[in-house]
Amino acid sequence: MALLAGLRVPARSLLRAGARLRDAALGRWERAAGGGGDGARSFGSQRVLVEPDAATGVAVMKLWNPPVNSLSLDLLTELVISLEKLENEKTFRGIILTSDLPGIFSAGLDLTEMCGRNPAHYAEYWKALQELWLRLYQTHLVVIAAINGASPAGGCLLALSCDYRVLADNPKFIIGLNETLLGIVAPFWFKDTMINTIGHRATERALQLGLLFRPAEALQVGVVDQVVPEGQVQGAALSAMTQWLAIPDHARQLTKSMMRKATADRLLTQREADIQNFVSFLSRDSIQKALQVYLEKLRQKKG
Ligand SMILES: CC/C=C\C/C=C/C(=O)SCCNC(=O)CCNC(=O)[C@H](O)C(C)(C)COP(=O)(O)OP(=O)(O)OC[C@H]1O[C@@H](n2cnc3c(N)ncnc32)[C@H](O)[C@@H]1OP(=O)(O)O
Repeated sequence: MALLAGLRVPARSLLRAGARLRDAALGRWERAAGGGGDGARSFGSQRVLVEPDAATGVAVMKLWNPPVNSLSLDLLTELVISLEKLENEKTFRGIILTSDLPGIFSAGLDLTEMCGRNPAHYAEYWKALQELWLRLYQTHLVVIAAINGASPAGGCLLALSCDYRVLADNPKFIIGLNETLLGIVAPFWFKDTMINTIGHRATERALQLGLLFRPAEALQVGVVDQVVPEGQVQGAALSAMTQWLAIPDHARQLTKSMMRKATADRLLTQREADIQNFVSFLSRDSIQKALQVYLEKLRQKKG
């Protein structure tokens, strides 16, 4: 609870009120006189703010979907659109992906999109997630994750899909694919993305146990490439970007494609079957029950 003008107001209500205020101010993103150092203007959507710097060719992309940047259908769609827009601008060579919410990078898939909905909704949701992953994983741009908060499950997938990861050093900023803890199974392309980052054995252990790593462990296992003090994460990501952008684009891009194509193709060749799997898995009573219990636990955490 927070005290506001003598009234006891749940902190969450304040956050939501803040969210509404910010929604109302959205036009400012379009109008802003440029996060861009070279006259480039900030742009974005309701949940994704893009601050492009035409001088460096780097855009900072910030997630803003309160309270926890869960990957709702809307956020997934807006991310794909923002990414596509930057890919189509010849000026841009790199993206720093980060969060505009304190303490949270992304809470992963939005559990409310996966509970108590109909099969058509599950299919639409899963297709949107596939779309985002395929685009992010294969983009010709350099993408560096500046992970400034907790990053479980789908949040970890987002980070793993980038080219380089910098994590802020705070024991609350856990990262990992914890699906088994929810009684669900990380899809094969989540698993493949992690294997490509930390190897088979470390992934098997992390996935079976649903491990959520604290910064030092995440660095040790290779889930992230760098851990820096809080407050330095974006600067460190920009420094790393300089190194990545020093490489000739064509050589780096072809190498990225060579390294990632087989993994992406594996999903591309069975996209529809993967959607059907997800829908039938999620439609099971036992899975719905497990997710509802988990969501309820999250909601009661503060109570
Ligand atoms: C078939 C297989 C398919 C897919 C694979 C699945 C992948 C996934 O990504 S599943 C989602 C997994 N995510 C998690 O397990 C994270 C759950 N959340 C948390 O652990 C914490 O919320 C946090 C560490 C991310 C943040 O903690 P904190 O700051 O203390 O916030 P709260 O826990 O109090 O949460 C605030 C508010 O947000 C709701 N919420 C949290 N996570 C989600 C989510 N993933 N989807 C939807 N909603 C979420 C939480 O219930 C609270 O809601 P209320 O304000 O209504 O109480």
